Amino acid sequence: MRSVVARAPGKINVYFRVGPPREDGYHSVASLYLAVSLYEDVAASARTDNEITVSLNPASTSVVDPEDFPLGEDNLVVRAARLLAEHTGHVAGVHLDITKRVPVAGGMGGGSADAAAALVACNALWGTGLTREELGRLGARLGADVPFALSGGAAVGLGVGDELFPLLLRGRSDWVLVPASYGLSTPKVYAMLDTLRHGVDVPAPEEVDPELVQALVVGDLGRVADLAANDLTPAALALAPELGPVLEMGDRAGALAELVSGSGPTVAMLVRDGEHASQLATQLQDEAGVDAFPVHGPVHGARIL
Ligand SMILES: C[C@@](CO)(OP(=O)(O)O)[C@H](O)COP(=O)(O)OP(=O)(O)OC[C@H]1O[C@@H](n2ccc(N)nc2=O)[C@H](O)[C@@H]1O
Ligand SMILES: Nc1ncnc2c1ncn2[C@@H]1O[C@H](COP(=O)(O)OP(=O)(O)O)[C@@H](O)[C@H]1O
Repeated sequence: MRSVVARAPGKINVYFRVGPPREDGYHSVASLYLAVSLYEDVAASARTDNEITVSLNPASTSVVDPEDFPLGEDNLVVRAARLLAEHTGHVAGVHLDITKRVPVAGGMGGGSADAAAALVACNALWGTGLTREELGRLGARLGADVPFALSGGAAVGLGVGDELFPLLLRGRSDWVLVPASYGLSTPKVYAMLDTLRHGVDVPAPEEVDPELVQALVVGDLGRVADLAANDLTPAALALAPELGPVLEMGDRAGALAELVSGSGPTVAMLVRDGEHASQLATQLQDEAGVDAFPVHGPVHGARIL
């Protein structure tokens, strides 16, 4: 096999509770992840030398400024390929070409999706034969959200978000995404949350609200809208106050709920169905002049195309 393409989804956090900082700098979380229909593709091609190289496909320019995108050793796809090679003892090079659609530093786990796609693509290209579970354990060493980008679907995430409990949903939910023209750094948003909470005792979260889990499983969108929550919202708003009007815009335009996705700044608006999603996205574009587009979830995790 000379070349293979893997695809992995972005995510939104329908619910996200954050505990106090731990000694390793991470926070314990309780996350309700939903993989949505916005995908990253990673094409892996065999190299005859032992180099691991990366490029950004020109089709990505609508979501990423090539000048701002790291194309060296710190790119998550390079780190993923190197980790797989080291773990398996495989000796061979690979070129990885990324087609990005998920906003960079947008709170939608685009980098994690790239890492997950790179693990799946290299595992197939090199014939290293790791199971999904083994890839998940390796992925957790690259980032807290990488195991979920591998599994996809919907899941409760505990620990730092990497201990997954998959959920089988009976139907899909539809969302309108409003991406921002700027990014927010995940560590800075967590640090801002700690600052805002200074002097306040916060327990480590132990579960996702079971009523919300049940509502999402059966597709009770009204209850999902009532119970959806994200502890990182005040921190994202403190760093990017312009998010406030975007959230209000969704409310005024009739979304069922508006959420900052993860650490932001992408806003996810829950809607009734696919038709409502198209209508709301058009309305936000026409009346407010913002970029807005429909997605739905759950969708599959990282897989070969
Ligand atoms: C906030 C969330 C919600 O799903 O997603 P994004 O908004 O980034 O997409 C995640 O917790 C982000 O996960 P991910 O982006 O994989 O984080 P990592 O690369 O592992 O960590 C980046 C940094 O975020 C902070 N971090 C991350 C996860 C966590 N449970 N506690 C943390 O404090 C740490 O400062 C860490 O150094
Ligand atoms: N393949 C990659 N795709 C996206 N970001 C990457 C990648 N490799 C490294 N990064 C770095 O990770 C940072 C955050 O990544 P991203 O996953 O897009 O955001 P978020 O954590 O908000 O979901 C970016 O600012 C970028 O510098």
